[in-house]
Amino acid sequence: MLEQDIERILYTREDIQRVNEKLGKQITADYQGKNPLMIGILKGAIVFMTDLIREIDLHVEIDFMDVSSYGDGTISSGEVKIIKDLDTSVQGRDIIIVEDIVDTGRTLNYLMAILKTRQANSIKVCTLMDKPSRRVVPVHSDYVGMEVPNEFVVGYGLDYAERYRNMGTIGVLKPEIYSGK
Ligand SMILES: O=P(O)(O)OC[C@H]1O[C@H](OP(=O)(O)OP(=O)(O)O)[C@H](O)[C@@H]1O
Ligand code: HPA
Repeated sequence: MLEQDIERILYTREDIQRVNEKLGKQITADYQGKNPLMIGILKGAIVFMTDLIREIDLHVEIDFMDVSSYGDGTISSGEVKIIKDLDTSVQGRDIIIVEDIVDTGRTLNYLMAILKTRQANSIKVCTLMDKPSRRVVPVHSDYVGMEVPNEFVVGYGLDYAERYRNMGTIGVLKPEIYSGK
């Protein structure tokens, strides 16, 4: 039913699973002997994060942050605010920010600025998707699942008007459904 609104599927469930396995192996290798704190950025990253952590063969802890753009929800003003902060102290911790997508870079830039003030031992970023063609603020991601074209994608946690987060694939909406963002 959900996929009836999709014009083109970019990533199948199998594609996504392969990417998660690859990222999980990289993180497992890079954090040997460590106990990273994985910080999922609500809400989009939740589906990716729950699959990713099961591909990591280490003791990891998880926590969540929610940040939101000011404005009317369709046209971003470029300002970001904290909606939900962490429950865990990051002091001395190896933290990995988990994002579903890095688009303009504004969200990640803001998060990095905040987290850098909190004395973590290390801060890295893992994003399922990167859309570098849309970048407004330069940001660096240490682990990138896939680079996506300049199109608005939905599914696997990513929404359009809060819909499609529960679609198992990632795709581009039909133009009659997607009216522009
Ligand atoms: O690089 P940027 O242009 O800042 O965009 C990336 C952010 O936008 C999306 O979140 P959104 O604010 O839509 O919230 P959601 O995850 O709750 O859907 C996505 O999950 C990233 O956090
Ligand atoms: O392509 C996208 N899809 C859904 N949410 C998003 N937030 C930033 N870019 C996107």
